[in-house]
Amino acid sequence: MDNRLPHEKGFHVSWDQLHRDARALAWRLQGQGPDEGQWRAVVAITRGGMAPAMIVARELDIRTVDTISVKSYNHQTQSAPRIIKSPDPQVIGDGTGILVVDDLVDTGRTLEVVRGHMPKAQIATVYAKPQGRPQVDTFITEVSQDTWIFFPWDMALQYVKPYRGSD
Ligand SMILES: O=P(O)(O)OC[C@H]1O[C@H](OP(=O)(O)OP(=O)(O)O)[C@H](O)[C@@H]1O
Ligand SMILES: Nc1nc2[nH]cnc2c(=O)[nH]1
Ligand SMILES: [Mg+2]
Repeated sequence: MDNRLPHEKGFHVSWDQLHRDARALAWRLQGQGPDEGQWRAVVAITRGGMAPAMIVARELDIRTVDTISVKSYNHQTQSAPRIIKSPDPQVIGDGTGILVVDDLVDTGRTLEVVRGHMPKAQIATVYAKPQGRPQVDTFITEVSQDTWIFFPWDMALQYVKPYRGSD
């Protein structure tokens, strides 16, 4: 399966904005864990989930952080997702007490695979699109389905021509 997704709009996220939004996610998640409000571990979905997972783990004082790697996109082209690296099964079990963090949910296919792997985990993303919302338990900001989110690690500062030029 290979399909190119139609994206009319761009939503450009700076490091500062990502930091604020990931902190807001941590704030919302505070006290929601099963064991006296605390999770046993954070699992970041690589690669995009790593920066938000670090910020959430820092804010919620969770020291055990593992990763799951699900590959499905090559730039904006999506194919069937597959797990290419699993977290330590002794840490995650069936997902009870585990907080999974990703940068965004779009179609929800990545999270579907992750849920299959740890059905009892709580799943949180910073950003969400409508199609993927049913797959995520907690998120901060929703953008429309036809928006492509650009993260700071995919961008660079560059010169922009003024609206009114002298040439
Ligand atoms: O809801 P979905 O349609 O499955 O898409 C969401 C996933 O797509 C992006 O990851 P990507 O596969 O591009 O890998 P990356 O995190 O390594 O950039 C994003 O970071 C999510 O993990
Ligand atoms: N960077 C980025 N990756 C994605 N993967 C699926 N949707 C998106 C998106 O909107 N932005
Ligand atoms: Mg990702």
